[in-house]
Amino acid sequence: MIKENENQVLIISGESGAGKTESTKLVMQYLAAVNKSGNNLITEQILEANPLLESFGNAKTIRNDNSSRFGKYIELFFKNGAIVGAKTAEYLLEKSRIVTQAPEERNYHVFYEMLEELSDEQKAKYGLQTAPKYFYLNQGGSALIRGRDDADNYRKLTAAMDILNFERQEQETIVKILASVLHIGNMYFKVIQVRRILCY
Ligand SMILES: Nc1ncnc2c1ncn2[C@@H]1O[C@H](COP(=O)(O)OP(=O)(O)OP(=O)(O)O)[C@@H](O)[C@H]1O
Repeated sequence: MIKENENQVLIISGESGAGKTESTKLVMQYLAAVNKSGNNLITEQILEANPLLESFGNAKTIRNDNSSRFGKYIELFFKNGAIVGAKTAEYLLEKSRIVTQAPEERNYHVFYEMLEELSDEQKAKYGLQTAPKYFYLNQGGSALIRGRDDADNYRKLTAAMDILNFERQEQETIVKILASVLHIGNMYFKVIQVRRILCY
């Protein structure tokens, strides 16, 4: 890129579980590591976008415990060979997973991570319970993933949000929205018959 002064593109493709997500992380880590002359905060922010995207866009499937349920197009911008910024576009997020999951699969990681890490006090504030209590989280019958620490990943998510300059209030709003989704999933509607008697 520096020698030819031309843009370059890397296409990482393969079936689910092939290693695209892990390879992308390695490529990004490599580019950040060799970017000695660049701005450290920018490279840190670029790397920290990853835990954020994974919590909200990855889930356990029968093929991959950390399957990306969306496509990513990442642009890295260089000036004189140093990274000066990045832009990530996501597309085709599997939205149906929010309301339904196949056996042995999970909803997006963020819900389980939040319920594992929030204090009892915070959970009480939003009326939250444990993952198996929620219809949107218990359909797959697989709330825990062996070898995956949901609580620790929630701490990494909030650390990433801090580095990416999410205000405390914005983070709180995100928790409220996630809690609302879980509560909506536990609402049941009953069909009742009403006989109307009209009196004239
Ligand atoms: N370079 C690697 N080193 C070690 N383990 C790896 C590597 N690449 C992949 N794996 C293992 O394979 C699993 C699946 O990899 P990954 O999540 O990157 O697949 P993917 O192609 O992105 O799948 P999906 O399309 O479902 O998102 C990882 O969780 C990890 O266990």
